[in-house]
Amino acid sequence: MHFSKWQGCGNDFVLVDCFKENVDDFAAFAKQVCDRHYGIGGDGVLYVLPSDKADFRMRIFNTDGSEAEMCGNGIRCFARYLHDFGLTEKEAFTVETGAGILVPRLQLEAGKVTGVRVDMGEPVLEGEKIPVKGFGMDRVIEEDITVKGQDYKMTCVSMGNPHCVIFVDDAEAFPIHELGASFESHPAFPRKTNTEFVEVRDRQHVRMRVWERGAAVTLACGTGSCATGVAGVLTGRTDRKVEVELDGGKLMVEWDEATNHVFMTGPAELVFTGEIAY
Ligand SMILES: N[C@@H](CCC[C@H](N)C(=O)O)C(=O)O
Repeated sequence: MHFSKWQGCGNDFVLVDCFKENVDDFAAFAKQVCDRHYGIGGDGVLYVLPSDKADFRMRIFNTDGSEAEMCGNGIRCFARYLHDFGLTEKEAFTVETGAGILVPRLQLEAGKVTGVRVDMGEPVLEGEKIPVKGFGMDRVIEEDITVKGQDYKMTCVSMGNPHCVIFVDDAEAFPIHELGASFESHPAFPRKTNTEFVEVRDRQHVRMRVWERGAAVTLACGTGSCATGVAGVLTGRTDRKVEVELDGGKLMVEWDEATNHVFMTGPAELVFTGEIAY
């Protein structure tokens, strides 16, 4: 089987083009190939699929084999794959995802992709829809959560997938490896959660580290950066346009007041192509 390996801010993915390749079990394949010792290595697998609603369909599976509704760094890599490997000549196209139909736009210089800006749609803020238990259709802004005996204030946002944003004084020092899994599987989150630990540097800059549902600590999370941008506005900490500094790079996030849509801009790079026995 032919595959390509991509990264966006160090969040890395194996991409399989299902127009050309056949995978029997998407979940089992993701678990197998994401393994960094026995597989190709990656934070997830992106499957390129046909769609009857949009130009293409993207499905994303985490390293543990769970399927996520959406992946922000993944959709930029997906978009660049479509362009670089000749599946589309369009600069902007529609992609069906578990978070609805989203629109990536390639940033081109002399025919080469320098970045991708994605219309990530509207954030979902109603507790029941994120989902977070106990808030009905109310927003979950600076609400209490206790994890391993310690109290935190959480702000929850869905970008199609669930996010819990915790503002901290020092993101570098936060014990993410010790506590991340306890946030992920906290009973407040019926579908588990991604958790972002965010230090506000100023109104236009934040430092974010992430524990991802189904993948543990990763170097970056695109949907998590968008959720952070929204949480920054909801809590009055940041402006609507913010640079998010991640372990693996930087993303620009803008929550547009007129449309209520979130826009994310950042890199997408091919790491290598290869073949695997399957
Ligand atoms: N890294 C991604 C998010 C991938 C899915 C996530 N782990 C989940 O289960 O929701 C991103 O860049 O958004």
